Amino acid sequence: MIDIQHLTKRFASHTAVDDVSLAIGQGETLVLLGTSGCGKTTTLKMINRLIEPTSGSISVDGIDVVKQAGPELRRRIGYVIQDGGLFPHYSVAQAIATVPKLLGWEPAAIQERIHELMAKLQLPETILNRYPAELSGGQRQRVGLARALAIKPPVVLMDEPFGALDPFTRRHVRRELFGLNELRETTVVLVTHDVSEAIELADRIALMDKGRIVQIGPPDELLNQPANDFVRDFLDDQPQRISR
Ligand SMILES: Nc1ncnc2c1ncn2[C@@H]1O[C@H](COP(=O)(O)OP(=O)(O)OP(=O)(O)O)[C@@H](O)[C@H]1O
Repeated sequence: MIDIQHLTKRFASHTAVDDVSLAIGQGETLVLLGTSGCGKTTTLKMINRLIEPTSGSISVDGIDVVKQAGPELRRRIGYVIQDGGLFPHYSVAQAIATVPKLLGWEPAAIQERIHELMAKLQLPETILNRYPAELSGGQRQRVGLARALAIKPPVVLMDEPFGALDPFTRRHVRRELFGLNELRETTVVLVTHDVSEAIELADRIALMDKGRIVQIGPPDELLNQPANDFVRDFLDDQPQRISR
């Protein structure tokens, strides 16, 4: 579904993404995991052309992304960021309707899809006319996802989608969302630095360090057969008391 070949991004003399190659299958959830600054977000943003690569290639569904206009590509690829990424002056209903409207859907079809998504994401219809500032963090997150899923895109990119939530709400919202049939059929690339989130959600984890993929595989493989000490230490995030 997504094929990344020798992808490199340099910002001046700094190499943020360094010769990354990976293939992501249809319906797969691939988690890009790693410390702050290791190049996860830069990799993600090159898939929907918010950032242009220095070299290398990315194809989505067999088509090179550089052969597609950025705005058109971004309409077809869902994108969810921390705290939902909602426009403050768009109501919930307007936010979810944005891309279907751009694609010329009939108003009745848009309304039907809005109601369907509200039900699926367990959002009360009473918030349809509210603005993001009038929602809870968990609701904003779900509305952000509803907006990203509105046209049933084959691919959804998520950048720390639960990062703004407290640990309890975070677990709850992510279990709810990833339990949706709709998301199961979608190819998801998710960026996080949260090890338990990666283990819980990923079909495969790509653990990154300094712009490179250190190990890629199913969570069990990284846990049981870490390629090196970095992988072992990174995944060993059990809380430990500091002795004094
Ligand atoms: N526009 C930019 N100009 C210069 N350097 C940049 C730019 N964007 C990112 N970088 C640098 O590239 C590196 C990778 O950044 P990136 O945002 O991809 O990391 P990340 O793994 O997503 O980190 P985080 O989890 O903190 O978001 C960092 O060192 C960052 O400072």
